[in-house]
Amino acid sequence: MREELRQTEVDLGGLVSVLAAHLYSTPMVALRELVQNGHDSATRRRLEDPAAPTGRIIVRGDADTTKTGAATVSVTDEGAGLTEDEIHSYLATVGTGYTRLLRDVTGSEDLIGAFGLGFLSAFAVADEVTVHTTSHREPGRGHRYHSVGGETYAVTEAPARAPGTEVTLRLKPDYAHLADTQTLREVLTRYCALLPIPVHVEDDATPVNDVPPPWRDGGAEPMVFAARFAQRLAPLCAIPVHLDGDTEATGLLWIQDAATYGSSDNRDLSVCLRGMMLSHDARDLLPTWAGFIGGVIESTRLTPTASREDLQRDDRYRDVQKGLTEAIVNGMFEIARTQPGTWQRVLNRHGNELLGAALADDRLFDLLADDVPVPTSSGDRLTAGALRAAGNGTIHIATGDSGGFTEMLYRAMQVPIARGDHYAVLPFLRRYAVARSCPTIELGTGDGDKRLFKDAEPLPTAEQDWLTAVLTDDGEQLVPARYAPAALPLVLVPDAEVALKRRIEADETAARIPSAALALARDFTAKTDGTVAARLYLNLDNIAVRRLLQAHRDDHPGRTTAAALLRSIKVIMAATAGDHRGDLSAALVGVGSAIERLVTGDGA
Ligand SMILES: Nc1ncnc2c1ncn2[C@@H]1O[C@H](COP(=O)(O)OP(=O)(O)OP(=O)(O)O)[C@@H](O)[C@H]1O
Repeated sequence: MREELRQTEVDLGGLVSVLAAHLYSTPMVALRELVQNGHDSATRRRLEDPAAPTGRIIVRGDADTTKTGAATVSVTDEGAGLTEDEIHSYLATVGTGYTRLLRDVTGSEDLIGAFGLGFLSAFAVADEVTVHTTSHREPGRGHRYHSVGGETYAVTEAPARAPGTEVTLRLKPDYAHLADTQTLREVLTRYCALLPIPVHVEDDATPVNDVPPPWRDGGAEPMVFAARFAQRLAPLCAIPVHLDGDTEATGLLWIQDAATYGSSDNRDLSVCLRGMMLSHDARDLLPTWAGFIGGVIESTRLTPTASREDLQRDDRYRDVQKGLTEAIVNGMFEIARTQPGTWQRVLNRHGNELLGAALADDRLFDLLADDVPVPTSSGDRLTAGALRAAGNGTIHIATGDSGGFTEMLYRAMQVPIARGDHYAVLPFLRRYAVARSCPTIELGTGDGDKRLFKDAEPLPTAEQDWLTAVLTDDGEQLVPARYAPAALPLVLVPDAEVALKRRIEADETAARIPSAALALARDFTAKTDGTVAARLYLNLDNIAVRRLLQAHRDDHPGRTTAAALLRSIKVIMAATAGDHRGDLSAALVGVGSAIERLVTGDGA
């Protein structure tokens, strides 16, 4: 039986709503497509008539809805225009465009359009589209294309205009904001930054793209261009990109100046193709540690997705990824070498992220190890080397939330302590210690504590038991020790592993931990039985402690009062450090009653 061939029908209305709702991430894309068409048309005109002026593109917004009942945006170009036949064959035929034919014939790399689809995106934001056009081949004739919804259209004769085209969108109410002049300036400054043809908003004398990219002939200074392009976070210094090989990526990256806020991942990369913005959020092309990098690159080798807002994750994409990582690393070396003042600012601004960067890349570790500042109890400006010098050759690191006690100890010792609980600090310092063969003390781990609090000779059991009874609270283990400064009678150090175990258990109950992570976390904390939540290091070099012990040995009647006073001091110190295991009000009352007893003679 013969098959009956039938024409596949296209539900254009459906297609437009798919474009509007699903294909494009932002309605701004419609503007991009129209500006791109204006650019292509100007290129076409110059190909067909080399004597033609460069021309320009003007974008106007009219947010006043009282005149026509809707906000409007228009895009006007001085390009080749369209004859009536061309309107039917190219503008109104989905999937076909003159632009691609022209590129195939001329080989011109300046033409952007390829799919014959972009114009359709106008209907994603507008319910009505009107086009006035005069072809440079028929200067005396004008045509008006008009369509409501895009499914049907009409073409009529209209007064001739200067060669070129004006497309006017009657915006749907949801997209009326596109007509706002300031919005247009902001969006087009980014979208058109690399376009060679001047793009003006309204009657602005200066085009939005008056700062040409530095990598082109006659381009602007890199920092001038970066300052114009980086709208959110100002640039601090620039890194040029010229990737060799297959990727042919060129562009400019910059280190952002602003201290980071919110998330520290401020990677911000735009990718352009033949001058037109393809993706303004291509951050995945930058290494994850580069949260302080902004930039724009262009490459004819990256493949856009259908929406032309993103890139195919193909081999070229991965090559560009690798190339950009190299460019950033080399660029950072270059800045450190040639602009020491700027480099210092980079280190101060992005110290935290750079610690992570140093861990991710060996060369960056070498570059940064001695210069990057580490957050410490004495501020955020000390390098690992300075920490080491201040610690008499040892780097002291707080590993968890051991908090105020630790800090107090270090303040008393006048040793700055690195905040090992901050991003990347602990692994960075561990690695630094190995690379520079220097000892570290990680406070809050049994091992670290042992090195800090020198074991004292064990006390007789009776004394140990008595001190435990009068000084410790639940979960605390009394450890006789000797440490500087001698003026500090006791230090309570929570066990970092137990603290972690508690947090994990709390998170587990609250179902905040995925089960895979939980298994790992359990492995990690398995070695701790959780019975010793904190160690109370009693300083046998301290005069008050020595006298207390003596009082116990002598059966002095004031020993219990003295011990209670010391215990209250411990609880109060712990409470100021955020450790609320002891009973603070009881401790405060305890101080009062101890003094009461001492002065009335009851305690002695
Ligand atoms: N402003 C304009 N001036 C002259 N011709 C135009 C203009 N806008 C569109 N055209 C014609 O209509 C065709 C279709 O445009 P459309 O935007 O749909 O696709 P395209 O630009 O060819 O490709 P792409 O989908 O990749 O943008 C173009 O190829 C061009 O021939």
